[in-house]
Amino acid sequence: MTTSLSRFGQHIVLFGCGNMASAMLGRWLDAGLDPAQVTAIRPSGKAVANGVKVVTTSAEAPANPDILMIGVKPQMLGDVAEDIARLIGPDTIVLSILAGVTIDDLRGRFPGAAARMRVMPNMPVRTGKGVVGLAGADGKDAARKTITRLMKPLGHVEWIDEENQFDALTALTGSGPAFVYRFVDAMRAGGERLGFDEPTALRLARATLASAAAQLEVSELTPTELAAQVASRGGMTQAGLDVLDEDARLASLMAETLRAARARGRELAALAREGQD
Ligand SMILES: NC(=O)C1=CN([C@@H]2O[C@H](COP(=O)(O)OP(=O)(O)OC[C@H]3O[C@@H](n4cnc5c(N)ncnc54)[C@H](O)[C@@H]3O)[C@@H](O)[C@H]2O)C=CC1
Ligand SMILES: O=C(O)[C@@H]1CCC=N1
Repeated sequence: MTTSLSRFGQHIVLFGCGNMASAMLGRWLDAGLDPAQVTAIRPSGKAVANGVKVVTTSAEAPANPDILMIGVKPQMLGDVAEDIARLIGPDTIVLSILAGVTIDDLRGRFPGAAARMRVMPNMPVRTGKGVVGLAGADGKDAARKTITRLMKPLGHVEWIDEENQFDALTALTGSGPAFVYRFVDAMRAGGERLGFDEPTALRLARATLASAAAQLEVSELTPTELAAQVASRGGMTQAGLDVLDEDARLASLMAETLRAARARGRELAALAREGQD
């Protein structure tokens, strides 16, 4: 499948265009999407990208767009759902990037749409090397194909058949970059304790993450196997791994971290529903 969007030919309305939606838009435009095909609804009225029309209210946005992507906070959905519903027509595919919010909820609010899907991008999509989880499509192959094509330039795309795994995917891939950044920060702090000044420790920790990520991307080995290659028998790495692995503490910490993030997804879904009559 091509990753160029120069002939995408679908009109997209972005209902809410904050950090996440504008990262997606930035990458779509880099991939050739015609900015004239996009309208962003932003209460601030601030420009988002050259050639992209920005309006401050939904009343100024074109009705019945091919695609309408909701990019507000889950807690806001109840406040904006009626405005969104007014814009939707029978040809509109509704995409929700809202953490937690279920397809059932979307179906209840937007029954008139052609299809409804959950989309879970992560911030690195801006580079074209992000991760995008998808669920839904209401059984419509054409809609599934169109949205897969739109998401491809963002990075790794994965359809999740069981929607009940979507909050788990969100914890792993949507929130995941933040957990990795914390790990790099911890490496930076550890480096400082070993005597490096802060900028040097940060520079080395960042470069190490980037080098490991580059190898993970191309290698067929598992992370366990890659770690074993680094750890020379009886060497320095093994001494460090022994600390991380003791009582599986890193693994337990990560499992707890992901569980907490996933649990918040259910709470967000409930908060989003509360706004509904
Ligand atoms: N930040 C991330 O890494 C990810 C965020 N998400 C989801 O993306 C959504 C947005 O998150 P962020 O971009 O991080 O937050 P954000 O706060 O940057 O974006 C929310 C946007 O909604 C806009 N908004 C509020 N009321 C509005 C209205 N009445 N009409 C139109 N726009 C309105 C705000 O002005 C703001 O630009 C959330 O639902 C979140 O779950 C999903 C994946 C990753
Ligand atoms: O923190 C959040 O709720 C969103 C979902 C994944 C990343 N950011």
